[in-house]
Amino acid sequence: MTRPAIYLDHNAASPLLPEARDALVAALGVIGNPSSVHSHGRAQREIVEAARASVARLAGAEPRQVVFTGSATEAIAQAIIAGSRELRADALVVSAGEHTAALRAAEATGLPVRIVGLDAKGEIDLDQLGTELAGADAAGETLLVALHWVNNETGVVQPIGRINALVGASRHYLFIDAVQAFGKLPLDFAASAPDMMAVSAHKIGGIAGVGALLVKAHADTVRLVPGGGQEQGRRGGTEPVPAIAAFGAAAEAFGVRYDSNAVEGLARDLETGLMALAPQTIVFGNEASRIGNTVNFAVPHMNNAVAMMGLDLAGVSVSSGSACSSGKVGPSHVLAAMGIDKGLAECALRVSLGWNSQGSDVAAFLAAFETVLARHRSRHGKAA
Ligand SMILES: Cc1ncc(COP(=O)(O)O)c(C=O)c1O
Repeated sequence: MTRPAIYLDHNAASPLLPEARDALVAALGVIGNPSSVHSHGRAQREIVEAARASVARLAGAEPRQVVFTGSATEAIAQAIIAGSRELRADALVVSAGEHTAALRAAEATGLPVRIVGLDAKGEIDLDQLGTELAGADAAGETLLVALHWVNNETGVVQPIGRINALVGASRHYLFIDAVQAFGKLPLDFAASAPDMMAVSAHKIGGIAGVGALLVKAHADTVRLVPGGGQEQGRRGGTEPVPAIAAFGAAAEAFGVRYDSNAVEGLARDLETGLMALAPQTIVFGNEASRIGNTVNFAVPHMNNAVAMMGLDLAGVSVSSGSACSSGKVGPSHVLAAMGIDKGLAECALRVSLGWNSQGSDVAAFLAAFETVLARHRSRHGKAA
């Protein structure tokens, strides 16, 4: 199989950073188990703790607040399933725009799940959140509020300052899915309101199979995987040292490699090019504050599965909806929550750029898209 020439799906997985690859390969040569007290074990432990310090630095956390997990999905499940149990939550509040990792975890708690909507811009409805908090206060209930910082589909940056102020000032608990914000926006876990936060390695140039839950001391009992006392008893299972080493190296290097102004410039060029090719293109979330790397758009009447196939044939990899739902091509729950009609949502394509994206990638995407568009116009005769 030939490798795709143009990769524009960084929100699904970022290409491995060279620094992370080097750290991975070096750690593969170190034998032992980090729990062992002998010198081999200690060498492994040193790698894990150095990586923990690096991840903590990028997250604005203290190293002891970082618990390595098998993925962000697992970290989210730990925060929501174990968190609601250990923190004695009576109900959960999630937004309609959460990643399925959070939505499914919330359902799995068996507790009442209250869903706060998104507005047409893609922002979480904070009035509704305020109403939920006030209602819980009146009923004497404790809530676990689980919200995301940056939406993986639209790139909308949620009003995190206001969320932190609102929930932080209450007696309820706050979990933030910071997977798409990590490395791209300044995180200050230790000094901000969230009780727990989830981040992932493979969105910042590490490898899939490792994530982290950031936890404050009062939530230290939040445990999902019991076992041999690893991660200070907060997550059982021998640590995947090479993957963690790569995570640490990526956390150190991502900020240097990822030039947010340059990436944003490329994304704006891409939007300008799209508008020139198809002036009726709709860019979702563009009235809200957006992370610079994500363009989620639709050309009305041009089905995304067909468009993606055309792009794929040209060697250009983009995503429709959420690529995390393993190959699923279907209407997005995020766009539905924004009130986008199903027909238009089925035309949505997500382009996400990253640390190694270049102007030539944008040009190649636009050239391939022009071909896809021409085929669509010749078949349907729609003024697409
Ligand atoms: C916002 C968000 N949360 C959670 C996840 C899940 O991360 P992981 O693949 O590490 O389980 C993703 C993956 O795309 C994501 O974008």
